[in-house]
Amino acid sequence: MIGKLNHVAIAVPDLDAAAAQYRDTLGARVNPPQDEPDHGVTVVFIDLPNTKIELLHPLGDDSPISGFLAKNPSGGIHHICYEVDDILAARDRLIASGARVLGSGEPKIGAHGKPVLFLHPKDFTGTLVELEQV
Ligand SMILES: CC[C@@H](C(=O)O)C(=O)SCCNC(=O)CCNC(=O)[C@H](O)C(C)(C)COP(=O)(O)OP(=O)(O)OC[C@H]1O[C@@H](n2cnc3c(N)ncnc32)[C@H](O)[C@@H]1OP(=O)(O)O
Ligand SMILES: [Co+2]
Repeated sequence: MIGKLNHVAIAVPDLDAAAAQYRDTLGARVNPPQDEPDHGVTVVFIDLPNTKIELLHPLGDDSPISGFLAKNPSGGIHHICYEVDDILAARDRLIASGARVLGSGEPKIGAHGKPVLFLHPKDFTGTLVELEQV
């Protein structure tokens, strides 16, 4: 059901510092910051030859990543995103298998303009999983 690894997301306490480290120290291609108010985050995407890194920083008072950063003040890997062809079919199959889909259960439009859903980390070996329909 899952396809390519679309991105690995890293929550960071200082977005500018993290972006500069990927650009200047690691020599990666770093895109400009994007505010995603519907998701409560600001993101910076980093293009790698085989996938992307998504740097995440809280946006607004009710960010879903605030608790994670409080527990991991230096930052850390927050989620992985897999591509799927049909997000509603994937969701329904996952719910039938007992997995918890976060939020309303309806896909939201993600940072790439495509529908996304999140699956509870406790149902996937302690890893928050994002699905993106491509
Ligand atoms: C930009 C758009 C989009 C894209 O296109 O790429 C994005 O990526 S948006 C990214 C941000 N959005 C989300 O993360 C949405 C889904 N997340 C959530 O709904 C919440 O963050 C959460 C996963 C339900 C966690 O909520 P929180 O309030 O922080 O924690 P809880 O106390 O409810 O946590 C329960 C339990 O789970 C552990 N946990 C929390 N976050 C993670 C994580 N990222 N990875 C692994 N484990 C996580 C937390 O530690 C708790 O465990 P215990 O302490 O053992 O109870
Ligand atoms: Co993401």
